[in-house]
Amino acid sequence: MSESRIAKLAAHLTGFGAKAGFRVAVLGASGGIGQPLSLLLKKTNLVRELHLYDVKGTKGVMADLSHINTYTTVRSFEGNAELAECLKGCDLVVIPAGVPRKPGMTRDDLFKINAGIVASLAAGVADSCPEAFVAIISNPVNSTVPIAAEVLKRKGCYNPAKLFGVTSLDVVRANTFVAEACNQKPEKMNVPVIGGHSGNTILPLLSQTSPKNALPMDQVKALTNRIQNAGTEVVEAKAGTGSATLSMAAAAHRFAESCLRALNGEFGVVECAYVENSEAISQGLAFFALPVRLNKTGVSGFAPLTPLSDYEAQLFNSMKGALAGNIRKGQEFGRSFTL
Ligand SMILES: NC(=O)C1=CN([C@@H]2O[C@H](COP(=O)(O)OP(=O)(O)OC[C@H]3O[C@@H](n4cnc5c(N)ncnc54)[C@H](O)[C@@H]3O)[C@@H](O)[C@H]2O)C=CC1
Ligand SMILES: O=C([O-])CC(=O)C(=O)O
Repeated sequence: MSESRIAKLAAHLTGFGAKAGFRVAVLGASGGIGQPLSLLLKKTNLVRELHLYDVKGTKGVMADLSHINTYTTVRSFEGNAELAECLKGCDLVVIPAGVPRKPGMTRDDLFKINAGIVASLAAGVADSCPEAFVAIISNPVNSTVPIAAEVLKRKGCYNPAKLFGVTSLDVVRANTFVAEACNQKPEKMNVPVIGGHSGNTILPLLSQTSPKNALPMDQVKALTNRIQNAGTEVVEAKAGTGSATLSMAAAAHRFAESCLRALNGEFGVVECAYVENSEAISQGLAFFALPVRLNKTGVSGFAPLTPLSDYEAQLFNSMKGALAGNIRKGQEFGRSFTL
């Protein structure tokens, strides 16, 4: 039995605390997010094998990372011909492949290019590691996740419990901004962020922070607006050279590590993520971000939320049409994409 199989068996038998080693692939590993995310994964105990895939540039990233003295081994893969080998046996696939925004663009403007990229990578996942957890960073997340779902369905291996849109950056930002406003420690703050990942579809629940806050309504509104537009804040500050990369890498690393901790048998892992779920379907939305409980099989349930405040309910009602449209657009593309 291989070393990683033995470690996984140990985790299965002992539950929390067992240290397994997993195989993780980053697709888009040479990019602005891909490189720092790969660095963080190289320094993560639960990652035994790190596979770097991109259309170009992963040999250099691999050579560089492989000199870091950690237990994680790194391999590089370039171009479609090497995708299957990269994905074989992966437990977790993280996808930051695709183009980022420039000032003046919306995330939806990226659909034209990124939809096809995500669809073809999802097809690769279906062919080579259909059981893997798949975490999609590529924008527009509101549509790229439904695209991947449709492709996986057509390939006969869609498991809604294992497909995630990564919305952790919204939580990371909300934690930072709210902690600053409340004079609390940012590492201790937890703000659930639900909905989608663009503009007003991002719905931070400032009425449900932990620790609780006593922010006045005008500050709640200002913070909500800042969280919803924080991506644009970075796009404008970077002035045409891209969007958030370093904070995104940190947020994606947090999400990836939570997935691996869950896969390793740890109990009580909860992260906000954009997933398919029946609660959202009852609201006319097939996909929705909310706090999900993770275990070895993926999403095992949803962490309870208290009812929304009047302000949050009003924001929810005003964005659900736009989110539903983003979802439909992704589903239609995924259904008609040439596999
Ligand atoms: N979910 C979120 O919260 C966030 C999402 N993003 C999104 O992440 C994506 C990537 O952003 P950056 O890393 O800044 O862009 P980047 O342009 O620096 O890197 C993207 C990488 O993807 C690669 N790529 C393109 N087509 C590919 C394919 N078919 N297969 C594999 N790799 C491919 C490129 O060669 C490049 O190395 C963008 O769509 C961006 O909007 C960015 C920040 C936050
Ligand atoms: O704003 C963008 O284009 C990138 C992104 O999704 C974010 O930073 O939240």
